Amino acid sequence: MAESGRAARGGTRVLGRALSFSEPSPALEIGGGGRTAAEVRVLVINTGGTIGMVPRSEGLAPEANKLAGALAKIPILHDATYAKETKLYSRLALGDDSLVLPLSKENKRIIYTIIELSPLLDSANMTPADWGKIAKCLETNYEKHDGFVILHGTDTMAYTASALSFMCENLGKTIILTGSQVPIYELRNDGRSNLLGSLLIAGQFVIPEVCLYFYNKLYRGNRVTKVDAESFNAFSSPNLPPLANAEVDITINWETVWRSNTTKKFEVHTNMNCNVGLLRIFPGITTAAVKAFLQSPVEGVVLETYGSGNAPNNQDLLEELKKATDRNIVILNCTQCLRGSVSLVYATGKTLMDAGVIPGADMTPEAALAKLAYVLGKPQLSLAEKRKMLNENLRGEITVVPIGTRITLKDSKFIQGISKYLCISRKEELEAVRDALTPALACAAAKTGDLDALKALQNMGGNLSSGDYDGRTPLHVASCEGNLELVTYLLESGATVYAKDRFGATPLMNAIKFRYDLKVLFGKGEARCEK
Ligand SMILES: NC(=O)C[C@H](N)C(=O)O
Repeated sequence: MAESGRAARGGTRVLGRALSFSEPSPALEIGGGGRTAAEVRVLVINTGGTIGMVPRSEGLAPEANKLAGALAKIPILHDATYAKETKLYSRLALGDDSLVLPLSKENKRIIYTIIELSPLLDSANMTPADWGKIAKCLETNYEKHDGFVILHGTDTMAYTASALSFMCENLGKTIILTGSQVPIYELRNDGRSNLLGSLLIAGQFVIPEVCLYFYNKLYRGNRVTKVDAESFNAFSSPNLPPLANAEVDITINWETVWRSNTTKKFEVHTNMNCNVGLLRIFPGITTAAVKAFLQSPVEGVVLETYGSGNAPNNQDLLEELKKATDRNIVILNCTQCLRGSVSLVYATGKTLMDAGVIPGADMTPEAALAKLAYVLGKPQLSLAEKRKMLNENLRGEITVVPIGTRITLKDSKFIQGISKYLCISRKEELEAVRDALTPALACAAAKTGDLDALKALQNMGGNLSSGDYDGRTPLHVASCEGNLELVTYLLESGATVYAKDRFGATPLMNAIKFRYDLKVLFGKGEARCEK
């Protein structure tokens, strides 16, 4: 490493003032097009998995304290010259576990710090207690970083991603799980590109979800399942298209990104109920086997049924399920099919509902199990409240068909007028016009306090979190204006308080600059206002 982190610790002054982790780093260099490049901070939590494994006599196993040193020697993953020339280590009081990427196409410098959990695990050995460790690590480091990457084995990555999606409550930053099929230390491997893609997305885009990045695609974490043990293309998200594609450019599918409508502070819920399980129906399954499975201490079961949620119309078996739900055991119905949803088209599915089984829509079994563990781990809730929560879409884990209130692009008089003038009619072109105009129109509406205009733009599918040419979002503008009604509406619509404009300023910093009372303006999420 060009400038030793250890040697440089302690000297944290730059431009005549001390830097704290929560302040934006100063713009330090001239990037492409003469613009200044901003530094962002990403935390990498290494939990183990093939990505950091080495061959041992008993087979591949994780090796502790090796990753950061190895990555420091890979130029696409560490720019030693930049670190030296900008005195990165002394300036930010970094240790040898921190590295910096070369300048990104988007003109950002992503500085990442690797924390290793101990012991590093093959993900086959992961338990809910390990999910809790990861969640706590995220909570402790939340305010100090712009985004998070979790290195994890692929075998149970879909389970951990699902679990973390529920455990992370009121999430406002990007969390990405990734790993590889071949160790990053091998000549030909998928670890480098998976890590690089994850860092670039976590550092540059606010996608407030627990995601999974693999083989050039970013998925919603609770929608994926591992489908291939040998291909680099190991994951599939059968019921939801990717959130982003990293091709020549990184394209974010903003319409698919989940936005929670809460202004509460980020926190993690680590009390997962472990008395849950997966029971896969198969031809000839005996009532005795089902009865044995449903005995104490089991409190929740994901029943993996056929097709659109069907189980045999075996009266004894249905009776056992009914007896279990009468004993307050919660049973969630998911399909064994890779794609599609549980529905009530067949009598064989309807009888399960009559036995008190909850339809799990198009949830993956991994997501359903994690959701059960999460909901049943909330002792303050009544059984009715838990059942209600299981039916709800908590983190985008199920597909909810919108009930016809949305104005389509073609219904909008404004877009109609423009498209007529420009002679366009294709959906993609209309969307491109909408996406190009939304930031400017929404910022103008935020300036003038026009809530109806903001609502209309949102109804057309416009992304109210998108920034204008300076990266300024409607929330930046409404914060500058101190407009409580608009700020509340935007936050409840999922606008992020962490969006940074070209100058590195967030809406919170704008509100502080204009001396507004943050607790009044940003509601209950006081800790989110600390920045
Ligand atoms: N590719 C992998 O990471 C598989 C490994 N067994 C794990 O899940 O930790």
